[in-house]
Amino acid sequence: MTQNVAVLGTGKIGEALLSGMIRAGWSPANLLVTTRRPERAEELRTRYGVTPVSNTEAAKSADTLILTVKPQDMGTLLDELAPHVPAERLVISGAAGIPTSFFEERLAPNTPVVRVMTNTPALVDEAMSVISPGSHATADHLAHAEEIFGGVGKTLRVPESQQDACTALSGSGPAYFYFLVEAMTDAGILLGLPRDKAHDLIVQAAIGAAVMLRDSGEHPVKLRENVTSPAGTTINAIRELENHGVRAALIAALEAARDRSRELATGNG
Ligand SMILES: NC(=O)C1=CN([C@@H]2O[C@H](COP(=O)(O)OP(=O)(O)OC[C@H]3O[C@@H](n4cnc5c(N)ncnc54)[C@H](O)[C@@H]3O)[C@@H](O)[C@H]2O)C=CC1
Ligand SMILES: O=C(O)[C@@H]1CCC=N1
Repeated sequence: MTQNVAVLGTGKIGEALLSGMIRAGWSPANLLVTTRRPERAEELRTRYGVTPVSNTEAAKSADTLILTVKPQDMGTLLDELAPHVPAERLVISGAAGIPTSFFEERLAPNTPVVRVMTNTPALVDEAMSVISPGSHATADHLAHAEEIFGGVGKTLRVPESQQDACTALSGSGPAYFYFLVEAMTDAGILLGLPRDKAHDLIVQAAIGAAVMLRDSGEHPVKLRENVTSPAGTTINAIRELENHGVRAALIAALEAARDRSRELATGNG
């Protein structure tokens, strides 16, 4: 049986997922979207051939609902949806912080809920999506969530207690790498390189390093040691990174992201 899937609150992450599902072979005829603004709905219809509907229509007619509004908007969305979601509908939340119990308390008894934290590389089919079941989600529900998110990258099942940490690592993770590229490009300017050349050099270094991290089977320490020649250039840079507490800064940064995810748990954060 063909399943209809609705993406409710199709912003950046919702669109990234939607585009990936179509690349993975989902028919736009089976995909519904909801938006706040009518112009945005038309944009999505034109771009992907999907059908914009209201939130209540989506709740009534889609087999799976994927909720991709901001955590702060989730309570309002659920108030609108709750009277219309039949108990057997699978509800997938893509929001940071909000636990599956938040949905279970507001939807019909026994509604299956799955919590997923994905990331923006879904746009290039390189997402990392971390998946946890709520109290009423079965193996089939998890498999269905994996089928959807597996189309845009890798998936990993984790206990829900690890979701806030995963949000800090892989959900927000791409932003840290973009920040590093931006900072290193500035360093290239300081060293006298034109900005476009500095950007290209750092991006290719990042891609090369990422592929080696994924494919070489080597530990990151070994890979870094292979770059670090005795009395060479790299060790001078590493000493500065250590002097400036970059390792401690990264640990503190990810801890702060994890803490913010916890704060968002009520949907009012
Ligand atoms: N941006 C990212 O890298 C990631 C975001 N997320 C999660 O995805 C969710 C969305 O984040 P973004 O896509 O960045 O935000 P966004 O602001 O681009 O998208 C949210 C969309 O929901 C719409 N919306 C809000 N209330 C609505 C309602 N009642 N009915 C219909 N549409 C409604 C907004 O108009 C907006 O277009 C958040 O919960 C966030 O925690 C998860 C992983 C990564
Ligand atoms: O910054 C945020 O709250 C969202 C969740 C993970 C990535 N972006």
